[in-house]
Parts: sequence; structure tokens; C-alpha cells
Amino acid sequence: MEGPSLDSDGRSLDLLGLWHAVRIPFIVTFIIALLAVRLGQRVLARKPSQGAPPSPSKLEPQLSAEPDGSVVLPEKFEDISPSSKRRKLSPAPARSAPKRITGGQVRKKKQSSQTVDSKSAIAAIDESVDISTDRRYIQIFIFYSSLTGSTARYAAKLADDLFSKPLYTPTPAPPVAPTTDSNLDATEKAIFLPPIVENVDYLDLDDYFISPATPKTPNTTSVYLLLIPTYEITSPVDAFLEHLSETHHDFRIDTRPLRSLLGFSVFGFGDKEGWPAEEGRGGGIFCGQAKEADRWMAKLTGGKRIFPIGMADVKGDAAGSLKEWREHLEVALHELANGETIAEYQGVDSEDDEDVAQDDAKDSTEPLVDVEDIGNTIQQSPSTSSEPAKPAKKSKAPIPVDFTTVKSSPKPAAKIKEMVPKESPTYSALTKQGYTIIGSHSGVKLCRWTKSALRGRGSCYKYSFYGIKSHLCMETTPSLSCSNKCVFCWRHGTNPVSTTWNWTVDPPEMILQGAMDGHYQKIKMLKGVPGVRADRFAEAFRIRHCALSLVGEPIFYPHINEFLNMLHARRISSFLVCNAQHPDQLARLKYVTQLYVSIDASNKESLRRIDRPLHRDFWERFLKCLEILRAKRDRMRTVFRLTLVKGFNIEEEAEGYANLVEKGLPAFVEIKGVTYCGTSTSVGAGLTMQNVPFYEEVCEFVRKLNEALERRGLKYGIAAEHAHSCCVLIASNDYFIDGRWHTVIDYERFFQLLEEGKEFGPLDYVGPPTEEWAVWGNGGFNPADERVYKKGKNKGKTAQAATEAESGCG
Ligand SMILES: Cc1cc2nc3c(=O)[nH]c(=O)nc-3n(C[C@H](O)[C@H](O)[C@H](O)COP(=O)(O)O)c2cc1C
Ligand code: SF4
Repeated sequence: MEGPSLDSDGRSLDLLGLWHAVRIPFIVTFIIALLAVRLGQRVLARKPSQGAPPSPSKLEPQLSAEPDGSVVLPEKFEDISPSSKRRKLSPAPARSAPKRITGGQVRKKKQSSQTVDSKSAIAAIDESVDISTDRRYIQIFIFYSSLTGSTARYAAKLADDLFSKPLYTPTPAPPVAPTTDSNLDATEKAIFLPPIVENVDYLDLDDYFISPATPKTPNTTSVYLLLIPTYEITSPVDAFLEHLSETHHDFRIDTRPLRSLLGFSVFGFGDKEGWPAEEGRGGGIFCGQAKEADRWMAKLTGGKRIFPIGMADVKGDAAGSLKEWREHLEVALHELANGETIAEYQGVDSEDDEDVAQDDAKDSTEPLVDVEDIGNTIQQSPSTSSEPAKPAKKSKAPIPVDFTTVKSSPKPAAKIKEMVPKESPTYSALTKQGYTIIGSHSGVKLCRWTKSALRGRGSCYKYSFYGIKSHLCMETTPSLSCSNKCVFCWRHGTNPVSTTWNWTVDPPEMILQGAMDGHYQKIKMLKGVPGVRADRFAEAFRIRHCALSLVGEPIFYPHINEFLNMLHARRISSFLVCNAQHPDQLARLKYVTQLYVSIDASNKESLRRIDRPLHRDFWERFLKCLEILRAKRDRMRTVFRLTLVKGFNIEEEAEGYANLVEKGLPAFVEIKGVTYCGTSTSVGAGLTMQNVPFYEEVCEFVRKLNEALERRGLKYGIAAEHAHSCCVLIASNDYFIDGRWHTVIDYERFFQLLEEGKEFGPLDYVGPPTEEWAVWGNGGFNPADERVYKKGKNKGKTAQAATEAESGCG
């Protein structure tokens, strides 16, 4: 029997034979693997970074802070506002010719719901409707804005009700489709696709209002219906109207960029009792902003108004008014579907219309039709009682709002408004909630911890972590306005929201004096409250700390640096929380005793859902703010404030948060369970007690985050806790000195360092070691304070379920 050859030649011959046998599959496999790797690399390189930011080492440019704590931004940081984006627009491309529309029959599958909520829904519609390429389709978009939620509900109702009942048009009676699929009429030349409802507060307006949205369905033209509430205070409606106005005035954009729409119609909501004035447009007038939207849409579409503006008084029968408007609109839409067109209004293009602006409605020969009046007009029309009514004036042609006959007059200088005027409902709403309003845009309020400390019942977590006694702390804000509408915010949706400061500005001395007076006034009122301790009551008349975190966005205030200087000069420390939406202002900010950035989510989508930001480039702004915070870490104590909301931003997000910490490298990360206020805002945003995490859940998240930081080689540890307010502190190891955590601040040293005027950093004002009872694992309750348990509350969530009036910034 022959065994295998063992000599070297024989072995090499065997190997050669083996190579010949396997070389082809081997080479092919190798090439495929190589191609797969290259392809993978390309895909990764192209993928936009949505969630995790890059590692800090890859971040360019690396910023550093000036000796005064501010950061000078390089050129590329500036100019990120949507309006600047607009400036970079290239000239508008030539419009494509209108689509050719032909007739034909179509079969439609049954839809579960007519209402869809997002652009992605267009794809869903495509799947559920058998699209015939020789049929014409009409896509109705229902756009709305809503601060307190009612217009959102009306928009959903309108989408549900549109074409849900047989049309009442009497001539000639068309065969009406059954209710569920009734937006289809087999004899109609065009088919209505289920309406798409969009909130303009969160929409990229460029996608819809610089040129019409292009539905995926072929042969589709769009109809825009706008439901607009009016706000006397600054609200997202202002941003929307501003966008329409800018689009109209932008010389690089076609004068009638929305002319290819089939048409539009506007419906306004307002409060006639609160704002009875009907002449004119804008905030302060009944439905004034809806009228403004109607006017801009007329300009942008070339006057393609399908039906006159409708208006409803929310204190009257708003639902009835909306119903009437809808019914008339349906008739007009039906006619459009049957081939009627709205002629473009020729006059709109005239140079003269440029700024007819201020008073064209006044000079218009055709008054705007109030839906409340439509009922009367219908009664006057010669319809028999058996016949359903028909609108007296049908909108076959555009309603002649004549922009050309009025000569342009010099625009009166726009009067700068107050953010919260004394006579406004916002003012009364805020004062009812316990705020003292200072001047026209600032507020001060006593937090529940200040009251608790006065009664010897313990301070907020800032005592455990940083040595702040709550009865020595004032909570205030120099800007009641904000650029977010966070789901957990306490402001009941009544505060002004805006992306820019466009109000009168009060001087910082007046605000500080007003805030201190207001604070002391509220303390005085507690004199007779049972349990208030005399020693603490006396001490409370010397404010030592200021929490700039009440509501609104403090760095919005143009003189925030002067305000901070004044606090420090009075030896009052500053804890300032900002919302990571204003990189320019954050960069300009000088010394703060402790500077916070709210980190409400670890990725873009989550942040959009929870903070509901007004800025379209909110994620870019957010990331820039983290980079700026990182640059400030050598000058001051920097903190990430995480507010955990179950179902929104906890699950699976620890890794994402760790990436953000890696980017911003804050000195501290405060993790806190959300406080449930039960306000209309939170309820409207779908927030309930179920979204409030238990303390154990917060702790579990903290452990996960700590592990994720460790895995990244970041030197942090869990330093302290305050179980009572559901709050835990992760700190940089820089504050772990001689085997103990040192999270408390030496406030006197901070003021001294500022007075000396030399450069200093956060480690120069580190205080004594963190109290043993506050260290992680010991609960964080000061044994010197009286512990009070409340009966019959949701165990573990008691402390967080504070009422709006009681909750503090902590
Ligand atoms: C602070 C505030 C200001 C308002 N200003 C006006 C106004 O100037 N004119 C008007 O007609 N209605 C005004 N209203 C009434 C709102 O337009 C009305 O309540 C509307 O339904 C709110 O819609 P929303 O719940 O979708 O935000 C105001 C309401 C509030 C709370
Ligand atoms: S909750 Fe805020 S305002 Fe109240 S004592 Fe604590 S830090 Fe000060």
C-alpha cells in the first residue's frame, strides 16, 4: 500500500496540485469579498450621521474659550439661520409645464382611514390606491399651526369629514359614492386622494411653500387648505407668515411660485370676545393672522383662491362654522375635479402689488367673508327648502382681492411689540400660575423647594450636589419666550415662542431689581405659613443664588452678559440652563458659575419629538452648542441636563447619550426623571403619568450610561444622588479628589476669582467634599432636615408629580 510521499518535493507537488484545484473558486471568492468591503465602505461614507455624532477627536474645528469665558466662532459657525439658508438659494429653476391630464376609470381599494400624517404617508396611499396613469388625481394638504392644540384637533376633524357625506350641490345631482370611499365619485374626472395633514410649526416650509409639494402619485395636482389660529403674542404662525412673505419678496423666486397648485383656501380661528377688532390683519385682530395667510397665499398662487376665507370664533360655534365652510368648499372642490379651473388673477403680478401690503384688505372692493355670515348669505339665496342650499357666491373665479388698484404707500415703521404686554391674556395666565412679570419679558417665581427649605423640610438636589440652600435661591428668567415647545414644559402653551428676539428690550438693572423685589415679596407672603422657621425666613432676605432656568430661554435676552455681571457683583451665583438652540448666543456668553445645556434626546428624531423645536436646523444647532460647551469647559463648570421621559428618550438611548458626552465633555451630567405637570401642553403632547420614570428606572439608566462612558474610555463616575427629586449626578473624575467626590462649589472663591480679573478655570473654585449622605448609594436626604411623607400618592413618583405651580427648575 502506497502512503503519502513525505519528501519535500513530493509535498510541494501535492500543494501545487491542491492550488490548481482550488485557485479559481479562491480567486473568485477573494474578488467578491474585496468588492463587498469596498461597497460597504462607500455606503457608510455616504450615510448621513443621524444619531451618534463623530468621536470628539474627529471634530473640526476644535474651539477654545477666551479668558472671559466667551468663544469666538470661526466663520463657518455663523449664518445658520433659515433666512441665511434662503440667501444661499440659487435662482429658481424654470417651472416645468403643467402635467397633461386625461380621463379614465379607476378602481380604489378600501382605505382604513382617510387621514394621514406625514409625507411618508404618500407612499402608503400609493400602495392602497390602484393608480391609473391616465387618470387625474387631486391631493389635498391640510396645513395647520397650533400652540394649545385646538387647531390641531380641528385639522384632524376636517380631514376626517372632508367628503364623508354626500355633496349637497343641487345641479346636476352627481351619483354620490358611499360614505367611506366617498371622496371618489366615479363620474368625476379627477380623484381626491386621502388628505394629508401637516403641522407647519415643524415642517420644512421650503418643501411646500417655495414650490408646491410634489406627491408621488403621477398626474396629481395639490390643493392647500390652511387652518390658522391667531396669536397676539409671538407664535409659530409669525414664522410661517414670515416665510410666505420672504418667498414673495425673494427676487430669485418666481413671483407666483405656487401657481401650479389647483388652489387654496384658508380658515381662521380666533377669539372674538378677546379680540373683537375685525378691521385689518395680524395679531390683535380677530382672525388677523388667518387673513394675512390668505393674502400671502393669494399672491403666491396668483389668486387661486378656491373658496373665501372662513373664520370661526372659538368661544362660539367654531365646529359649526368649520362645517359650513367645509361644505361649501366641497362643492368648489367637486367642480375643480370636474375640470373647472381657477383663472390666475392677472393683476397679482404687477409691480404695484409689492407693498400694497398694509391696507389692501381695507381697500379691496370685495370684503372677506366670515363663515358666520355665510349662513345668512345662504338663507338669502333663492334655493327651495327641499333643495340643499348653495353658496350665494360661488368661487368659480378668484375672489377679487385687488392688489393692483391700490397705489403703494410708504410703509409705516413697524412698531416693536412687547413680548408679554400687561393687558395680554399671556400676562394674566402667567400671573395666575404664580409668576411675577417684570417689565415686558422677564419673570420670577418661588419654587416649591424654596418654600420647603423655609419650613425646614429640605432643599432641592442642588443642595446635595452643589451646596445651594433653596431658601437662598431665586428662580428667574429674563426671557419668557423660547424656541422650543418641549413636551414636559410647564408653561401651559401660553408663553411666546419664537426663533428670534423681536420685541422691545428691558434694561438689565430693571430686570434684576424687579426680580429681587418680586422674590422678596413672595417670601414675605410666607411669613404666616405654619412651620416656616424664623432663622431661615430671616436668611431668605439675602439672595445668594440665581437659577436662570424658570421657563423660556435666558440667553435669548440680548443683555444676558450684563445681567450675569450684575448678579456676580452682588455675590449671587448663576446657574444658567439653555436649550442648545442658539450657538451664537451661547458662544458670546461669558462667565457663569455653572452652565447647563439641556440634552433632551440622544438623536435627531427623538429630539424633534420631545423638544418640538421651531428651528428647522435644530439638530445642527444642538451639535454646535455641544462643541461650544466643550470649548468652555476649561473656563467654567459645564453640565449636561438630561430629563428622562419614559417612552420618549430613555429606551435604548444610553449609547447615544454617551456619544454626546464624548462630544461635549461636560464636567457633570445631571440625570433627572421628568416632572409631570398635567398641563394642557403635556397632555396635548401625549404625556401622562406613565411617562414619569420610577427612581429605580432612572438609576438603571444612569448605570447603563456610566458603563457606556467607561467603554469609551471617558473618565466619569456616579458621584451623588437625590432620590427625593429623582436626580442623579455623574461627574468627571477631575472632581474625584483625594478619594472623595468634590461636587460642591466654593462660591466665595468664584466671586474672588472674578474680582481678581485673572484667568481661571472650574477647578479653581471647587468646594469641600460632597456630604456623605449625598454620595451615590446614600439617597441624598440631608439628615438635618425633617422628612415629610405624603399619603396616598403614586409610590416612587410622588416627588415628581408636582403641580405646575409648585415645581422648581430642579
Ligand atoms: C395668548 C393668546 C393670544 C391670542 N390672540 C388672539 C388674537 O390676536 N386674535 C384672535 O382672533 N384670537 C386670539 N387668540 C385666540 C386663539 O387664536 C384661539 O384660542 C385659537 O383657537 C388657538 O388655537 P390653538 O389652540 O390651535 O393654538 C389668542 C389666544 C391666546 C391664548
Ligand atoms: S429648584 Fe431651582 S429655583 Fe428652586 S431652589 Fe432648587 S435651584 Fe433654586
